[in-house]
Amino acid sequence: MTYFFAVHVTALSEPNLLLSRVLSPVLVNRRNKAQSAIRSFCYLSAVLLICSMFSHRLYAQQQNTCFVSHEQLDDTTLPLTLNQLTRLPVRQFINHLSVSCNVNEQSVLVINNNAIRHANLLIDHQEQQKIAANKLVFVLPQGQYSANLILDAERDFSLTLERKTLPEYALAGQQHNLLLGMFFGLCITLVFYLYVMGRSLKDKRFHFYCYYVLCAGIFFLLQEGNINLFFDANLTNNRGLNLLFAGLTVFTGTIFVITLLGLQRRWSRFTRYAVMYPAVVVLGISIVLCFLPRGEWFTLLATIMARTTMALLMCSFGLIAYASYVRVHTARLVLFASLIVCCAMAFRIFLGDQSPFLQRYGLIFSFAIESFLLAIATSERIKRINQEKILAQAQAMTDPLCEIFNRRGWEEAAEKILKTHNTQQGILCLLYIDLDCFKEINDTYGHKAGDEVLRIIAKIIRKQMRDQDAVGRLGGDEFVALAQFDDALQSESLKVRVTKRLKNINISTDSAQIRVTASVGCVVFSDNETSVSEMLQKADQAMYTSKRENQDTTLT
Ligand SMILES: Nc1nc2c(ncn2[C@@H]2O[C@H](COP(=O)(O)OP(=O)(O)OP(=O)(O)O)[C@@H](O)[C@H]2O)c(=O)[nH]1
Repeated sequence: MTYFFAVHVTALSEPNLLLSRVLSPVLVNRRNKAQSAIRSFCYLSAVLLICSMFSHRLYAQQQNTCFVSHEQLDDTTLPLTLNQLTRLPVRQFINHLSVSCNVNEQSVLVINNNAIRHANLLIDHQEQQKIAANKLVFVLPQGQYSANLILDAERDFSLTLERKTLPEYALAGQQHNLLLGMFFGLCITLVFYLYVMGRSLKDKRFHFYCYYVLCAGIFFLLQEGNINLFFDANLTNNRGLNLLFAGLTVFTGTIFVITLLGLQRRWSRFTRYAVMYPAVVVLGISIVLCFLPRGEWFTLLATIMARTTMALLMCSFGLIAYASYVRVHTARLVLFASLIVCCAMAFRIFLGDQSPFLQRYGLIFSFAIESFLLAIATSERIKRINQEKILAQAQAMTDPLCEIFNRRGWEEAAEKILKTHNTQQGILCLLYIDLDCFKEINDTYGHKAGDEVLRIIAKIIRKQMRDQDAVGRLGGDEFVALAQFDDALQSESLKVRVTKRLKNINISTDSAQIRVTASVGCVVFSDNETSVSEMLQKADQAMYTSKRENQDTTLT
């Protein structure tokens, strides 16, 4: 046909040129008109010639194509155009598709769906070998032939077929493996890094993160079929195994988010019934499906699992959104990370045809970004929680009035000093300070003034000691201070200094000038001591002796 078209155009253009030559001397006055007409004819001929060549190419392309049709379903003959997705409805169980090709080069047929249990391609009753790849891939030879594609489908669905040339298929395969290699590399790095951090910080949130990313990574590995390159495809294409890791991903992801944001403590009922229990149900079903043979029960349970997962995801999403609304720390980052994955899922379902690349890799990329953001959220949250813990511990060991150690805090600090003393030797100096007649101060000037006195006395004692010494208030008007020295002279000088400083002090409060005196008991320990409480007892006795001396002096 193309030939006929080309010859016709040439035949049309040549007589016109001839005619122009013959008539030109006779029709001189019409020369210009004729010339322009001839020129137009020439242009037209050239255009038609180009068109004929183009139509020849189009025709050749039509020749170089394959068609697929479903033998059991009418009106399903569809072209298998190179690099274009062809969707064909298939029924549950065995489907016979006929593929007719007239192609001038080898190509591959990629079957892009994992709901196929088995597939065979027969050309002239000879079974074609599958290519070891992450999908079902058959080589379509060069030439004109008809082939039978036999598919065993798990359920009714729309099958996606794609025909590619061998070089294109090889390039796409390498790109795919490189991208997924990068993805798995990122997952493994994050898992190892956070696991090590979790071990050193002894925090289970890091471990839950690792389980989640690990399960999701294995799930994607099975889904994408890269594992088929190393293991038997029948083993790794196992749908039960896929579903088991899907269930594990949902379960570990849910537990991770709940623990990270502390949702079970804030909204315990809703978290338990709407999120935690459904996650356990999903995990349970996935374990059952891993061992259940294919059939009606399998399909029913898989549907229940899918619906429960959907409901669970919606509830979790709502909970995270509410947590970020009430400003739970890092909830916004978790929400943003989840939103990215949700967008990728929506894109895959509704707009997948817009960009085959994003349809293919969007979910994987979004999960990579999500795991990175969640790693940041986890470390940020743990940093905040540790800071709060340190603050709470400090508060539990501090006397709120005097801002020095309380009894518990002082005993802990004293134990540490005692331990150092027992290993390094030296002198321990323990001061036991009790205010004289403090009850009278309270009674005379009021509790507020009494508080002020206690605060100032604590400041004075703290000032006389070094940073490494333990200063505390045991309760009421009793203070203690423990210091470690190299020799006895230093401890003696401390005792003298403190006793002198706490004798007849004039304290000005908001309401009055108060005269305060304290009795100081000092004990020095040079040998190894067994306990802080024994040391305290001795210091207490020394303080009483000092108090009695003070009282006697006052009386005389
Ligand atoms: N303002 C104030 N008073 C306190 C506080 N804790 C205890 N007290 C009072 O301190 C007083 C201590 O009384 P005592 O143990 O008899 O001591 P004292 O009056 O100094 O008698 P001596 O120790 O024998 O000299 C009691 O009246 C307590 O109510 C406090 O935090 N603030």
